[in-house]
Amino acid sequence: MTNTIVTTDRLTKRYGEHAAADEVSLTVHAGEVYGFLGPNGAGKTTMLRMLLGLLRPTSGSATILGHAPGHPAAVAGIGALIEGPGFYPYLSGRDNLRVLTRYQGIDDGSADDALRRVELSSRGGDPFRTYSLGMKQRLGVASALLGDPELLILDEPTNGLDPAGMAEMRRLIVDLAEGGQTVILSSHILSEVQEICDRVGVISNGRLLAESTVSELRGGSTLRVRAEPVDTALAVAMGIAGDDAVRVVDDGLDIDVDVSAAPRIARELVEADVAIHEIRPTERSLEDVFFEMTSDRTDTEPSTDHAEEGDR
Ligand SMILES: Nc1ncnc2c1ncn2[C@@H]1O[C@H](COP(=O)(O)OP(=O)(O)OP(=O)(O)O)[C@@H](O)[C@H]1O
Repeated sequence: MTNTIVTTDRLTKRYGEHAAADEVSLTVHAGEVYGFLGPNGAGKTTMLRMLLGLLRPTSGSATILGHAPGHPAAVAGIGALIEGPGFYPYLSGRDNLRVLTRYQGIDDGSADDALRRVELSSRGGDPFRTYSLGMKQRLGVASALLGDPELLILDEPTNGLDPAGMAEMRRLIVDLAEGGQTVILSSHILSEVQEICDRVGVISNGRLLAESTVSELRGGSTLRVRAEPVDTALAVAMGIAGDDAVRVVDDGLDIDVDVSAAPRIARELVEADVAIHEIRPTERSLEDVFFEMTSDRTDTEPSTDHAEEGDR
């Protein structure tokens, strides 16, 4: 089996002048949880729909499970939860899944397997309408798991869930990934992506701003130094780490160096007669990184809702 599950090459979708996806080139590897991270309207759903073959790109190309999007062999290998799944309210969760297995021509038994994997077996016989939102969403994931697809595509799987439901869904996704499933999910929640994804593609205004592991994205480590006099400390720090690696912050200096440089910095500060109050490593959150990346794009409003238009 190839190690690359999805690649896109300058995949673009335009609506008139507006590019919902703008020359996006990304790669998803087998066995990883890949997070598509971006604010509402960034183009996440558009990208996922193109990967599924539900939306025709304006330009660019994609390969998914070795085929073009929409190719029957690709479709057979993907389970997707991309819009609120349409289930019959009066049918049980199990029977709803059986409707789908028959429609897809797969073994009825996979309905029970899928229920078990999302931990809904004990409520599988209850009508769908009696399910909590979290259970409904889990049944949606179960529907995507039917036939044990190689790749799961989940569009905002925790959207609308309460904190407990969100935590359950995240745990489920991590469990699925540990079981060997490749997962692509979209999210506008940074902490969620940080918690469950191996790699992340940051998308804003249709453009892929970065693609890397969460830790690469957060960058190397930074040392926070509180010392006096600040001027002398600054000169010492710049001498060690370079001018660009040192920033004056509210309560001291931030130095972009490996944590292992701390003893040397401490020694040289003391030799320069600087009084050290504190030296500690700090970590940038994904949130800091994200806002740094998008802050120079004035038309990006993380909380802005976009119109629900057209063929969604
Ligand atoms: N059919 C359409 N016609 C016109 N514009 C569209 C259409 N579908 C999406 N768009 C626009 O493309 C942009 C990207 O939308 P998309 O739904 O992919 O974003 P998203 O990141 O999934 O956001 P959300 O999480 O809010 O769904 C938005 O500006 C949206 O308004």
